[in-house]
Amino acid sequence: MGGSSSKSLAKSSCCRIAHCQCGCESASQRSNKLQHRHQSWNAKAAYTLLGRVVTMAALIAALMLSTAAGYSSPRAPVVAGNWKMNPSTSAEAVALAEALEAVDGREVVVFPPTCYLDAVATKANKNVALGAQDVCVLAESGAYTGAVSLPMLKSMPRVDYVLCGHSERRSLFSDDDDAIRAKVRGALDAGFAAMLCIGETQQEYELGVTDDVCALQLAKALEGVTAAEMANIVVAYEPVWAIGTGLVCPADVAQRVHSSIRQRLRATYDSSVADSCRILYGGSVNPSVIDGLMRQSDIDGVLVGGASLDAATFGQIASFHTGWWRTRSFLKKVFRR
Ligand SMILES: O=C(CO)COP(=O)(O)O
Repeated sequence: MGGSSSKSLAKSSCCRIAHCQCGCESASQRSNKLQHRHQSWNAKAAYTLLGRVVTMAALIAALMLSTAAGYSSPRAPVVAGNWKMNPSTSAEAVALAEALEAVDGREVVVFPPTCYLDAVATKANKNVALGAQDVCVLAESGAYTGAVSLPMLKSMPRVDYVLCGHSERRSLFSDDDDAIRAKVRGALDAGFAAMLCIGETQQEYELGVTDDVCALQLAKALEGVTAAEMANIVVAYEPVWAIGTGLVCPADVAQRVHSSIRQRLRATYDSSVADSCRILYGGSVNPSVIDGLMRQSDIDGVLVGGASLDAATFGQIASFHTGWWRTRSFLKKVFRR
Protein backbone atom coordinates (compact mmCIF):
# COMPACT_ATOMS: atom_id res chain seq x y z
CA MET A 1 0.00 0.00 0.00
CA GLY A 2 2.68 2.41 1.19
CA GLY A 3 4.91 1.42 -1.78
CA SER A 4 2.25 2.16 -4.40
CA SER A 5 1.42 5.55 -2.92
CA SER A 6 5.10 6.54 -2.82
CA LYS A 7 5.36 5.45 -6.52
CA SER A 8 2.43 7.62 -7.55
CA LEU A 9 3.85 10.47 -5.49
CA ALA A 10 7.20 10.04 -7.23
CA LYS A 11 5.46 10.01 -10.60
CA SER A 12 3.37 13.12 -9.95
CA SER A 13 6.37 15.06 -8.66
CA CYS A 14 8.65 13.84 -11.44
CA CYS A 15 6.09 14.90 -14.07
CA ARG A 16 6.65 18.46 -13.10
CA ILE A 17 10.28 18.18 -14.21
CA ALA A 18 10.67 19.54 -17.70
CA HIS A 19 13.14 16.95 -19.01
CA CYS A 20 12.16 13.93 -16.96
CA GLN A 21 13.62 10.62 -18.24
CA CYS A 22 11.20 8.30 -16.44
CA GLY A 23 8.90 7.67 -19.43
CA CYS A 24 6.01 9.65 -17.98
CA GLU A 25 4.43 12.62 -19.78
CA SER A 26 6.50 15.66 -18.98
CA ALA A 27 5.12 19.20 -18.67
CA SER A 28 6.77 20.20 -21.93
CA GLN A 29 5.24 17.21 -23.74
CA ARG A 30 1.86 18.18 -22.40
CA SER A 31 2.35 21.75 -23.47
CA ASN A 32 3.48 20.57 -26.94
CA LYS A 33 0.38 18.39 -27.18
CA LEU A 34 -1.83 21.30 -26.18
CA GLN A 35 -0.11 23.57 -28.67
CA HIS A 36 -0.54 20.95 -31.38
CA ARG A 37 -4.22 20.54 -30.54
CA HIS A 38 -4.61 24.31 -30.63
CA GLN A 39 -2.87 24.53 -33.99
CA SER A 40 -5.01 21.80 -35.53
CA TRP A 41 -8.14 23.52 -34.17
CA ASN A 42 -6.95 26.79 -35.74
CA ALA A 43 -6.33 25.04 -39.05
CA LYS A 44 -9.80 23.46 -38.96
CA ALA A 45 -11.44 26.82 -38.24
CA ALA A 46 -9.43 28.45 -41.01
CA TYR A 47 -10.49 25.72 -43.47
CA THR A 48 -14.15 26.10 -42.50
CA LEU A 49 -13.94 29.87 -42.89
CA LEU A 50 -12.16 29.52 -46.22
CA GLY A 51 -14.82 27.06 -47.36
CA ARG A 52 -17.55 29.52 -46.43
CA VAL A 53 -15.82 32.42 -48.18
CA VAL A 54 -15.32 30.32 -51.34
CA THR A 55 -18.98 29.19 -51.29
CA MET A 56 -20.18 32.78 -50.82
CA ALA A 57 -17.92 34.02 -53.62
CA ALA A 58 -19.16 31.24 -55.92
CA LEU A 59 -22.78 32.14 -55.11
CA ILE A 60 -22.19 35.84 -55.77
CA ALA A 61 -20.36 35.04 -59.02
CA ALA A 62 -23.21 32.72 -60.11
CA LEU A 63 -25.76 35.42 -59.24
CA MET A 64 -23.84 38.04 -61.20
CA LEU A 65 -23.30 35.75 -64.18
CA SER A 66 -26.92 34.73 -64.18
CA THR A 67 -28.04 38.37 -64.00
CA ALA A 68 -25.71 39.30 -66.81
CA ALA A 69 -26.95 36.42 -68.93
CA GLY A 70 -30.64 37.24 -68.55
CA TYR A 71 -33.03 40.05 -69.33
CA SER A 72 -31.43 43.26 -68.17
CA SER A 73 -33.95 46.02 -68.92
CA PRO A 74 -35.77 47.44 -65.88
CA ARG A 75 -39.05 47.51 -67.84
CA ALA A 76 -41.64 44.69 -68.04
CA PRO A 77 -40.91 42.70 -71.22
CA VAL A 78 -43.33 42.31 -74.14
CA VAL A 79 -43.33 39.53 -76.73
CA ALA A 80 -45.67 40.40 -79.58
CA GLY A 81 -46.65 38.41 -82.65
CA ASN A 82 -47.77 40.11 -85.83
CA TRP A 83 -49.60 37.49 -87.89
CA LYS A 84 -49.85 39.87 -90.88
CA MET A 85 -52.16 38.39 -93.59
CA ASN A 86 -51.96 34.88 -92.08
CA PRO A 87 -53.11 32.17 -91.59
CA SER A 88 -55.27 31.49 -94.65
CA THR A 89 -58.36 30.18 -92.90
CA SER A 90 -60.36 30.97 -89.83
CA ALA A 91 -59.96 27.33 -88.65
CA GLU A 92 -56.16 27.70 -88.72
CA ALA A 93 -56.38 31.00 -86.86
CA VAL A 94 -58.47 29.35 -84.17
CA ALA A 95 -56.01 26.43 -83.92
CA LEU A 96 -53.12 28.87 -83.58
CA ALA A 97 -55.00 30.87 -80.96
CA GLU A 98 -55.77 27.73 -78.96
CA ALA A 99 -52.12 26.70 -78.99
CA LEU A 100 -50.84 30.06 -77.71
CA GLU A 101 -49.39 29.96 -74.25
CA ALA A 102 -49.04 32.83 -71.84
CA VAL A 103 -45.62 32.93 -70.20
CA ASP A 104 -45.33 34.13 -66.65
CA GLY A 105 -43.51 37.40 -66.12
CA ARG A 106 -43.89 38.85 -69.61
CA GLU A 107 -46.67 40.37 -71.64
CA VAL A 108 -47.60 38.27 -74.66
CA VAL A 109 -49.58 40.05 -77.38
CA VAL A 110 -50.79 38.85 -80.78
CA PHE A 111 -52.02 40.85 -83.74
CA PRO A 112 -54.26 38.58 -85.87
CA PRO A 113 -55.99 39.81 -89.03
CA THR A 114 -59.03 41.85 -87.97
CA CYS A 115 -61.48 39.32 -89.41
CA TYR A 116 -60.16 36.70 -86.93
CA LEU A 117 -60.07 38.94 -83.87
CA ASP A 118 -63.40 37.75 -82.52
CA ALA A 119 -62.61 34.06 -82.87
CA VAL A 120 -59.08 34.51 -81.47
CA ALA A 121 -60.51 36.45 -78.51
CA THR A 122 -62.80 33.53 -77.73
CA LYS A 123 -60.15 30.85 -78.01
CA ALA A 124 -56.87 32.39 -76.88
CA ASN A 125 -55.49 32.06 -73.36
CA LYS A 126 -56.94 34.88 -71.25
CA ASN A 127 -53.46 36.11 -70.37
CA VAL A 128 -52.54 36.72 -74.00
CA ALA A 129 -53.39 40.28 -75.06
CA LEU A 130 -54.77 41.09 -78.50
CA GLY A 131 -54.21 43.90 -80.94
CA ALA A 132 -55.40 45.07 -84.35
CA GLN A 133 -52.89 45.36 -87.19
CA ASP A 134 -54.41 48.54 -88.52
CA VAL A 135 -57.36 50.88 -88.19
CA CYS A 136 -59.13 53.45 -90.33
CA VAL A 137 -59.44 56.82 -88.61
CA LEU A 138 -61.12 58.70 -91.46
CA ALA A 139 -64.51 58.32 -89.80
CA GLU A 140 -66.30 56.25 -87.22
CA SER A 141 -68.56 54.68 -89.85
CA GLY A 142 -69.77 55.33 -93.39
CA ALA A 143 -68.84 54.77 -97.00
CA TYR A 144 -65.25 53.50 -96.54
CA THR A 145 -65.21 50.16 -98.28
CA GLY A 146 -62.92 47.64 -96.67
CA ALA A 147 -62.13 49.80 -93.66
CA VAL A 148 -62.46 48.98 -89.97
CA SER A 149 -62.98 51.89 -87.59
CA LEU A 150 -61.93 52.51 -84.00
CA PRO A 151 -65.48 52.01 -82.59
CA MET A 152 -65.64 48.67 -84.45
CA LEU A 153 -62.37 47.58 -82.79
CA LYS A 154 -63.63 48.90 -79.50
CA SER A 155 -66.72 46.69 -79.76
CA MET A 156 -64.54 43.59 -80.08
CA PRO A 157 -63.59 41.73 -76.92
CA ARG A 158 -60.06 41.88 -75.52
CA VAL A 159 -58.46 44.23 -78.05
CA ASP A 160 -55.90 46.38 -76.23
CA TYR A 161 -53.43 47.45 -78.91
CA VAL A 162 -53.41 48.99 -82.36
CA LEU A 163 -50.32 48.58 -84.53
CA CYS A 164 -49.38 51.87 -86.23
CA GLY A 165 -46.74 52.69 -88.81
CA HIS A 166 -45.64 49.19 -89.78
CA SER A 167 -43.25 49.44 -92.72
CA GLU A 168 -45.57 47.27 -94.84
CA ARG A 169 -48.38 49.77 -94.24
CA ARG A 170 -45.99 52.60 -95.08
CA SER A 171 -44.66 51.05 -98.29
CA LEU A 172 -47.60 48.98 -99.63
CA PHE A 173 -50.58 51.02 -98.43
CA SER A 174 -49.07 54.51 -98.59
CA ASP A 175 -49.49 55.27 -94.90
CA ASP A 176 -47.50 58.48 -94.59
CA ASP A 177 -46.39 60.31 -91.45
CA ASP A 178 -49.69 62.24 -91.23
CA ALA A 179 -51.78 59.09 -91.55
CA ILE A 180 -49.66 57.34 -88.93
CA ARG A 181 -49.90 60.28 -86.54
CA ALA A 182 -53.72 60.29 -86.99
CA LYS A 183 -53.86 56.55 -86.22
CA VAL A 184 -51.75 56.97 -83.10
CA ARG A 185 -53.96 59.86 -81.98
CA GLY A 186 -57.15 57.94 -82.75
CA ALA A 187 -55.93 54.81 -80.95
CA LEU A 188 -55.02 56.77 -77.82
CA ASP A 189 -58.27 58.73 -77.82
CA ALA A 190 -60.26 55.52 -78.16
CA GLY A 191 -58.47 54.01 -75.16
CA PHE A 192 -56.10 51.65 -76.97
CA ALA A 193 -52.37 51.41 -76.55
CA ALA A 194 -50.51 52.17 -79.78
CA MET A 195 -47.60 50.01 -80.88
CA LEU A 196 -45.69 52.37 -83.11
CA CYS A 197 -43.28 50.85 -85.65
CA ILE A 198 -40.32 52.82 -86.95
CA GLY A 199 -37.21 51.78 -88.84
CA GLU A 200 -34.84 52.51 -91.68
CA THR A 201 -34.53 50.92 -95.12
CA GLN A 202 -31.43 49.02 -96.22
CA GLN A 203 -30.19 52.05 -98.15
CA GLU A 204 -30.64 54.32 -95.14
CA TYR A 205 -28.85 51.76 -92.99
CA GLU A 206 -25.93 51.67 -95.40
CA LEU A 207 -25.81 55.46 -95.50
CA GLY A 208 -25.54 55.46 -91.68
CA VAL A 209 -28.65 57.59 -91.16
CA THR A 210 -30.59 55.07 -89.04
CA ASP A 211 -30.77 57.31 -85.95
CA ASP A 212 -31.97 60.31 -87.96
CA VAL A 213 -34.64 58.29 -89.78
CA CYS A 214 -35.93 56.80 -86.52
CA ALA A 215 -35.88 60.18 -84.78
CA LEU A 216 -37.89 61.76 -87.58
CA GLN A 217 -40.48 58.97 -87.76
CA LEU A 218 -40.80 59.04 -83.98
CA ALA A 219 -41.22 62.82 -83.82
CA LYS A 220 -43.84 62.89 -86.58
CA ALA A 221 -45.91 60.02 -85.21
CA LEU A 222 -45.82 61.33 -81.64
CA GLU A 223 -46.61 64.94 -82.45
CA GLY A 224 -49.23 66.08 -79.92
CA VAL A 225 -48.83 63.01 -77.71
CA THR A 226 -48.41 64.13 -74.11
CA ALA A 227 -46.02 62.73 -71.52
CA ALA A 228 -48.97 61.15 -69.69
CA GLU A 229 -50.20 59.52 -72.93
CA MET A 230 -46.76 58.03 -73.50
CA ALA A 231 -47.71 55.39 -70.91
CA ASN A 232 -49.87 53.91 -73.71
CA ILE A 233 -47.20 53.94 -76.39
CA VAL A 234 -44.90 51.03 -77.17
CA VAL A 235 -42.25 51.70 -79.80
CA ALA A 236 -41.10 48.91 -82.11
CA TYR A 237 -37.81 49.41 -83.91
CA GLU A 238 -38.10 47.34 -87.07
CA PRO A 239 -35.27 47.84 -89.58
CA VAL A 240 -36.97 47.29 -92.95
CA TRP A 241 -34.01 45.28 -94.24
CA ALA A 242 -34.45 42.76 -91.41
CA ILE A 243 -38.17 42.13 -91.94
CA GLY A 244 -38.87 38.73 -93.48
CA THR A 245 -35.31 38.43 -94.79
CA GLY A 246 -33.75 36.18 -92.16
CA LEU A 247 -31.23 38.97 -91.49
CA VAL A 248 -31.40 39.81 -87.81
CA CYS A 249 -29.97 43.13 -86.75
CA PRO A 250 -26.96 42.28 -84.53
CA ALA A 251 -27.94 42.65 -80.87
CA ASP A 252 -25.32 45.32 -80.14
CA VAL A 253 -26.40 47.38 -83.17
CA ALA A 254 -30.07 47.09 -82.15
CA GLN A 255 -29.11 48.10 -78.60
CA ARG A 256 -27.35 51.21 -79.92
CA VAL A 257 -30.40 52.22 -81.99
CA HIS A 258 -32.76 51.56 -79.07
CA SER A 259 -30.59 53.66 -76.81
CA SER A 260 -30.65 56.49 -79.35
CA ILE A 261 -34.48 56.24 -79.58
CA ARG A 262 -34.63 56.43 -75.79
CA GLN A 263 -32.40 59.51 -75.83
CA ARG A 264 -34.84 61.12 -78.26
CA LEU A 265 -37.71 60.40 -75.89
CA ARG A 266 -35.66 61.90 -73.06
CA ALA A 267 -35.04 65.05 -75.08
CA THR A 268 -38.66 65.35 -76.24
CA TYR A 269 -40.31 64.45 -72.94
CA ASP A 270 -38.31 63.70 -69.82
CA SER A 271 -36.33 60.96 -68.12
CA SER A 272 -39.37 59.36 -66.60
CA VAL A 273 -41.02 58.89 -70.03
CA ALA A 274 -37.74 57.72 -71.58
CA ASP A 275 -37.03 55.29 -68.77
CA SER A 276 -40.49 53.76 -68.73
CA CYS A 277 -41.30 53.55 -72.46
CA ARG A 278 -40.89 50.04 -73.82
CA ILE A 279 -38.95 49.72 -77.07
CA LEU A 280 -39.23 46.41 -78.91
CA TYR A 281 -37.06 45.01 -81.68
CA GLY A 282 -38.62 43.43 -84.78
CA GLY A 283 -37.08 41.77 -87.84
CA SER A 284 -36.51 38.03 -88.38
CA VAL A 285 -36.65 37.27 -84.66
CA ASN A 286 -36.32 33.53 -83.97
CA PRO A 287 -35.52 31.34 -80.95
CA SER A 288 -31.78 31.28 -81.68
CA VAL A 289 -31.36 35.06 -81.37
CA ILE A 290 -33.87 35.94 -78.68
CA ASP A 291 -31.62 35.65 -75.62
CA GLY A 292 -28.89 37.77 -77.21
CA LEU A 293 -31.41 40.49 -78.01
CA MET A 294 -33.15 40.39 -74.65
CA ARG A 295 -29.83 40.73 -72.80
CA GLN A 296 -29.51 44.29 -74.12
CA SER A 297 -30.47 46.90 -71.56
CA ASP A 298 -32.64 48.99 -73.92
CA ILE A 299 -34.44 46.11 -75.64
CA ASP A 300 -37.70 45.54 -73.80
CA GLY A 301 -39.19 42.89 -76.02
CA VAL A 302 -39.72 41.80 -79.59
CA LEU A 303 -42.28 42.10 -82.36
CA VAL A 304 -42.22 38.79 -84.22
CA GLY A 305 -43.59 38.19 -87.73
CA GLY A 306 -43.12 34.82 -89.43
CA ALA A 307 -42.02 32.94 -86.31
CA SER A 308 -45.23 33.91 -84.50
CA LEU A 309 -47.26 31.72 -86.88
CA ASP A 310 -46.02 28.60 -85.18
CA ALA A 311 -47.26 28.48 -81.58
CA ALA A 312 -44.35 26.30 -80.39
CA THR A 313 -41.71 28.56 -81.93
CA PHE A 314 -43.46 31.67 -80.64
CA GLY A 315 -43.65 30.01 -77.22
CA GLN A 316 -39.90 29.37 -77.32
CA ILE A 317 -39.30 33.03 -78.12
CA ALA A 318 -41.64 34.14 -75.35
CA SER A 319 -39.80 31.86 -72.91
CA PHE A 320 -36.53 33.76 -73.31
CA HIS A 321 -34.08 33.62 -70.41
CA THR A 322 -34.96 36.26 -67.82
CA GLY A 323 -32.09 35.55 -65.42
CA TRP A 324 -32.75 37.25 -62.10
CA TRP A 325 -35.00 39.92 -63.59
CA ARG A 326 -38.09 38.92 -61.64
CA THR A 327 -36.20 38.65 -58.37
CA ARG A 328 -34.66 42.08 -58.96
CA SER A 329 -38.05 43.65 -59.82
CA PHE A 330 -39.60 42.07 -56.75
CA LEU A 331 -36.80 43.38 -54.51
CA LYS A 332 -37.04 46.82 -56.10
CA LYS A 333 -40.77 46.93 -55.39
CA VAL A 334 -40.26 45.80 -51.80
CA PHE A 335 -37.55 48.38 -51.09
CA ARG A 336 -39.44 51.20 -52.82
CA ARG A 337 -42.37 50.73 -50.41
O1 LIG B 1 -42.57 42.77 -89.48
C1 LIG B 1 -42.31 42.11 -88.51
C2 LIG B 1 -43.12 42.19 -87.27
O2 LIG B 1 -44.01 43.25 -87.35
C3 LIG B 1 -41.17 41.18 -88.51
O3 LIG B 1 -41.43 40.18 -89.40
P1 LIG B 1 -40.45 38.89 -89.45
O4 LIG B 1 -40.27 38.44 -88.05
O5 LIG B 1 -41.17 37.90 -90.29
O6 LIG B 1 -39.18 39.36 -90.04
